[in-house]
Amino acid sequence: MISVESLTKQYGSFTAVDHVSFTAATGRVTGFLGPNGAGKSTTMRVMVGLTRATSGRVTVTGRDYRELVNPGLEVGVLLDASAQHAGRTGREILTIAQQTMGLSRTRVAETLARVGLTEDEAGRRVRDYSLGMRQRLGIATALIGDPEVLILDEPANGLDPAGIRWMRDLLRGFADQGGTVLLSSHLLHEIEVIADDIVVIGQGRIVAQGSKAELLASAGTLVRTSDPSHLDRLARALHEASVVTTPIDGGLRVDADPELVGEAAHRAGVVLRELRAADGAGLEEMFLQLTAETAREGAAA
Ligand SMILES: Nc1ncnc2c1ncn2[C@@H]1O[C@H](COP(=O)(O)OP(=O)(O)OP(=O)(O)O)[C@@H](O)[C@H]1O
Repeated sequence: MISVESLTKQYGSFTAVDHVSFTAATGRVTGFLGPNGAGKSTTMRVMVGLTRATSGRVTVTGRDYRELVNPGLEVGVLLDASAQHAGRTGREILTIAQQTMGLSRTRVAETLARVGLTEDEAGRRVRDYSLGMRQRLGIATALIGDPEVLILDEPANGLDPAGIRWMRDLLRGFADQGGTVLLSSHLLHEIEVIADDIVVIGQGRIVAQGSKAELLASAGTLVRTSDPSHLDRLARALHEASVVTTPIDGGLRVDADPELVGEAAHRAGVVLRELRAADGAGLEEMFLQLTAETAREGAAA
């Protein structure tokens, strides 16, 4: 488990992380989501002792990361896949990790196989790796010590769709065996397919957190009608029942569950073309709204 308690990080007078609190639970994949510059990397750097907190506390498996004697055996970390030594081969990098952590030599080949890097690829220099291969090598370095916790900053960066599916399966398997996974991304869809729990950060502050199911449920219902005048009638009926609606392309997003919306449509004599729980689209809308103040596009408008 990872526990972040009222973490604040200031750079001079600028507050990059502002009283952030959340936990990443054992057996779950927690997605840490936020727009560029929201404070995700800073929070993760504090977690692994690379940056000092101004105030607040982070514990990983109940302790401060800097207290861990052989941290790689407890926490696997991938913060920047391009920070690996470009002149070394993938196998050399993993061998150094294996020796530093005092692991058996067989772990190198086992871990290479686990992340899908071939013998041939492992013998190439990292400067000749694709971004996706660097990510796999970074994940291998994080996994080699068989840790309980994984902390991964933008691990899907550069992975193709098959690579993203591979990573999802790997992280799912890791969590199902009792591991804790925290991964960051500024891409909603990535987090949506991989995470069980989601923490949303904007401008250094937590703006939403909960299980993916809860957050998706709070995204409401999408409803469309073939006849636009029916949509207006439905919107009026819902407003009279104090239900909030937001116009979307050719329809409405309603802050209520589909059953209630279906009943309201029936009472108002409205024929529906589409009625469903708002999924990713709703979550994306929520994410953009929650982080609008911080988004460059929003700020510029
Ligand atoms: N060493 C530093 N000195 C001053 N400001 C910093 C420093 N490191 C980070 N910041 C600022 O803190 C804020 C948060 O940055 P951070 O890298 O944590 O964001 P992020 O959520 O990881 O963004 P991205 O998705 O773009 O990687 C940014 O405004 C950044 O410019």
